[in-house]
Amino acid sequence: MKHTLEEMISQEEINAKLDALAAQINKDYADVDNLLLVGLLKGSVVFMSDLARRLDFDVRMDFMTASSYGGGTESSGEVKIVMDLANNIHGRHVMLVEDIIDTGRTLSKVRDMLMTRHPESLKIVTFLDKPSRRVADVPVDYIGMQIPDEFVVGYGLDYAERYRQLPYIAKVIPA
Ligand SMILES: O=P(O)(O)OC[C@H]1O[C@H](OP(=O)(O)OP(=O)(O)O)[C@H](O)[C@@H]1O
Ligand SMILES: Nc1nc2[nH]cnc2c(=O)[nH]1
Repeated sequence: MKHTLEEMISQEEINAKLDALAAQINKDYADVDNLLLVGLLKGSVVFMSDLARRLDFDVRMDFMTASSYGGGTESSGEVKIVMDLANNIHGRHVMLVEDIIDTGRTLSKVRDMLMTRHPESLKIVTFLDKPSRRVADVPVDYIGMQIPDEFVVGYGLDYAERYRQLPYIAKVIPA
């Protein structure tokens, strides 16, 4: 589809939100040892690396892949776990890291699955949240920014695998 991009969230705004999120997490986890950050590939990679470097305690990292978007802008509704974690999370403090929560289906499914493994704690952080699109209820502990119902790219988010590397977040405008 022919389209153009329009900047929605600048690099400076992203950095300010990251600082605020990290400050809150540093405070809340001051007494917690051994946090495991679990990134949902691929979108969360950029956010997770920026967030982790703002944390003032040691973290471990792991990744999983859950897929529901067929390469365009509409979710298929069905969430598949394509790649599972390398770590056993039983008894661990876990933080699920997402780039965006839209319908909530991905995180809801992943969260339910991880809870059956009995982590010591499980929290969720997302950089972007589109609350108006929510279908599945999922408790989100930390949110960088809420955005309206627009399809966005950049800062890890793709449109048919493009634009993940953009340092800012942009709206996709059909031409
Ligand atoms: O709340 P939902 O409606 O479930 O949508 C959010 C999910 O969609 C995107 O992932 P996608 O499946 O596009 O994979 P990607 O991370 O590789 O881009 C995004 O990274 C979230 O994981
Ligand atoms: N790239 C991208 N992926 C999404 N998955 C759910 N919502 C979005 C969005 O706005 N942009």
